[in-house]
Amino acid sequence: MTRFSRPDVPARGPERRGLMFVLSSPSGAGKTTLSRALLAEDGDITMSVSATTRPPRPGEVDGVDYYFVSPDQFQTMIEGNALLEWATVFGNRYGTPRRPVEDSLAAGRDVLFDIDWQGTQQLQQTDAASDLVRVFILPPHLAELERRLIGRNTDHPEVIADRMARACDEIRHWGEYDYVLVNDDAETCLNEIRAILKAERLRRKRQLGLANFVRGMLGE
Ligand SMILES: Nc1ncnc2c1ncn2[C@@H]1O[C@H](COP(=O)(O)OP(=O)(O)OP(=O)(O)O)[C@@H](O)[C@H]1O
Ligand SMILES: Nc1nc2c(ncn2[C@@H]2O[C@H](COP(=O)(O)O)[C@@H](O)[C@H]2O)c(=O)[nH]1
Repeated sequence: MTRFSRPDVPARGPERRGLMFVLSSPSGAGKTTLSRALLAEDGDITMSVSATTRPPRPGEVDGVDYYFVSPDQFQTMIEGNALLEWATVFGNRYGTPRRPVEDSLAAGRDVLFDIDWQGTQQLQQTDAASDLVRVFILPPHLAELERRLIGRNTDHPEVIADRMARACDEIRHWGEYDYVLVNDDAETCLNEIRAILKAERLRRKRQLGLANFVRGMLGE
């Protein structure tokens, strides 16, 4: 046996701190589509289910896609400090329930957010800012964004017109994000998201037991 073959290194690597993985984009660029694909294949990340005063779209399920609440219920959540962040988007209120996120992070699980730039700015102001990874998704061009909103077939023409009218203002926040991706081909974009997530999980600051792991390896 050489000094390098001693069984003093644990088989598993050290524990990791959970991260908050944010996807933002103008409406229709593909956040929901990409999120669903990521969640379906990655058991280490869980979706933050937002509360909203927006009415459900056909097929949306309460507690899965959103918690659909009344304006009064939303106000009670704000006043009870039950939301980690919240914002008014397209005339409706949206917010992130605090408790599930804090519980997941404490348990070392990653959390995926589909929120706008206002919410992302608020997360940046919290104590958990160092756990935040911000990704902005761009459409290949505005005509394609409109085509996707129409093709989704979930919103009235006036709602689509409103979302298109606000798309440029949202896109102007791209510089506040750590990563900016163009969602032209969805599989390519998903691959880029996988790569970001993998690298961010490996950051030294997130590997909580690294110092002990190395000390053990060196017999110190
Ligand atoms: N890369 C892509 N190529 C073509 N179509 C796409 C692509 N990504 C998403 N789509 C389609 O575009 C439409 C809008 O996508 P999605 O609902 O995921 O957008 P979103 O960013 O979550 O929108 P919102 O902010 O309104 O929730 C959907 O019909 C989806 O299938
Ligand atoms: N700040 C927050 N923004 C949110 C939250 N949940 C969703 N959103 C954003 O709202 C728009 C519209 O969503 P839609 O489902 O009505 O199309 C979109 O940009 C979402 O990212 C939230 O909790 N906080």
